[in-house]
Amino acid sequence: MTNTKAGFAAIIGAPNAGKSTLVNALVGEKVSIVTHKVQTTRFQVRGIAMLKDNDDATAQVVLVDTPGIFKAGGDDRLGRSMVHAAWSGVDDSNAVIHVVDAPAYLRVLHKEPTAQDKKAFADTERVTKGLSTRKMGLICLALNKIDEIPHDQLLEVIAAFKDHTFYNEIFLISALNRDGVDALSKTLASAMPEGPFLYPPDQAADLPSRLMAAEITREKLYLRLHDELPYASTVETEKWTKQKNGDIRIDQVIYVKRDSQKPIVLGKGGRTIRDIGASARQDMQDWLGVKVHLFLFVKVREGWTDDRARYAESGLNFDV
Ligand SMILES: Nc1nc2c(ncn2[C@@H]2O[C@H](COP(=O)(O)OP(=O)(O)OP(=O)(O)O)[C@@H](O)[C@H]2O)c(=O)[nH]1
Repeated sequence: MTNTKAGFAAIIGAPNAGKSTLVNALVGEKVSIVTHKVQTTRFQVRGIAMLKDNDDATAQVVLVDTPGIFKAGGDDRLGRSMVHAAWSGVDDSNAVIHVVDAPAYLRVLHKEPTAQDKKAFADTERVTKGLSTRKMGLICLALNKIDEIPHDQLLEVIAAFKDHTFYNEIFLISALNRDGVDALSKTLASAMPEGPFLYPPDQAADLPSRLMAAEITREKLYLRLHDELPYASTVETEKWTKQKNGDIRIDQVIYVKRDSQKPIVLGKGGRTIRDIGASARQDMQDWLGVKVHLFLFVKVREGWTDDRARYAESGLNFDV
């Protein structure tokens, strides 16, 4: 019998609702900011929280973000497929937390919204519509920023959501002050399935950065080789070292399935991998704002398709 639990929780909500602040409150430390630039996968890891459930078991909750849900101009085919992919990232999670900027919502109800409030309201409606058709374990509503709401108006916000019966739990929180966050974290932990941790706990702090860096290289690899190497490769960040002068050294391995695929990635005289490395390094520098030294290696790994954590890293669903 294991007493560890592990799973995924999707955090969704309009821009500015307080998602990053909530992730920081759940993780318990400031998580390095992950840009939304690369959106090729269905979700991005924002942080890893180690939370206690109601029975005191420890749950590793991988907090993921699916920014594609709010893809602007989502009416064309590409937009629709990105929105669809983002929702399938939500479906693969064990729980979802919908974060709403409660003061902004109240201003709409009181007919005194700002332009940003109106947009947040429209986004919230889109999310509630999407959530109403989900069939997943736990759907939470987190009405955030209650520190800015007079007490007598709290019930009014809750009442506005009372017809949305698909929410299993509603929390009134202040992600900034951590009010209500403990109750939310216990509920989340309780919803996670039993099982071993998905990531080594000592990697948890810089994991979002490692994954982001792997994602950047994977995107370049895909852009360059998707005809020759469909779905056959994965990228992992093995080492992440901050050097004394502030530069960052990143060592990554590109795993392919068969020996015959190695020369495809390397290219004639190593040209292909050099090009991929150069453009990935450029993106990493733009993202991190410091000089990056990127070292890419190609290895064959048979049977990588059997490893659950690696699937999680590449944004794929292992349980299908
Ligand atoms: N008063 C108050 N402000 C909050 C609270 N939570 C977040 N904020 C503020 O709301 C703003 C947006 O918070 P973020 O956590 O960046 O929001 P986000 O949803 O991650 O935003 P995007 O990354 O744009 O999607 C910041 O100025 C936060 O400080 C809260 O509980 N109370």
